[in-house]
Amino acid sequence: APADDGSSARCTLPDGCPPVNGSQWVGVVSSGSLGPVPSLLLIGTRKGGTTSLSKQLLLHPHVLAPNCAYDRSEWPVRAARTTCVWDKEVRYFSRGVGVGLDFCCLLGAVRIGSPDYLVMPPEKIALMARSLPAHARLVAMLRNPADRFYSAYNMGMNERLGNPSTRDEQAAAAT
Ligand SMILES: Nc1ncnc2c1ncn2[C@@H]1O[C@H](COP(=O)(O)OS(=O)(=O)O)[C@@H](OP(=O)(O)O)[C@H]1O
Repeated sequence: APADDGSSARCTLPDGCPPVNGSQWVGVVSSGSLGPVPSLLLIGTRKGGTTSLSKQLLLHPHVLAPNCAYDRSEWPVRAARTTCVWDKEVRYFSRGVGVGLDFCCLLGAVRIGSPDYLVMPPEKIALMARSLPAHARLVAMLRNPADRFYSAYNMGMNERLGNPSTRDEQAAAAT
């Protein structure tokens, strides 16, 4: 977990973490003395279109996805189910601190997409502020509230009924 003094922004990648090419992406990717740090965070909103934005950002060769290939057998059940479940939603600051998710490994990513960062309590926001470099950029994808709510309602109902909830899942189920 990142130290409270913010020095975590200077940690180096441990073995097994994805390499960082050291390139600049719109001036927000740091390399060199600070070490690679997550500098582009997709923070929201849920059902706001973050998946499509994330996919489009990842088409850029200098944007890397987080590495979520962790052995989580020792993690608390809730954290294992909800933290870094796929490479868009890491949720490190909202749910992953202290569970064994290696912040330094995530530094291999320049992007952490986690819609629930938009609604975190103040202490978690403070931890994120201390841990990230000053040049980090937070991207909040907003959407017409009624459309967003209806989309979230549909997802919730589909989950409750055991139906595929995303268009990707629906397409996979239809094949
Ligand atoms: N550019 C743009 N503008 C507005 N809305 C968009 C956009 N791209 C995707 N979408 C719609 O966003 C819904 C999925 O949002 P998310 O990917 O954020 O969902 S999730 O929170 O990660 O589950 C999903 O909404 P619904 O289809 O209504 O469920 C997508 O169709």
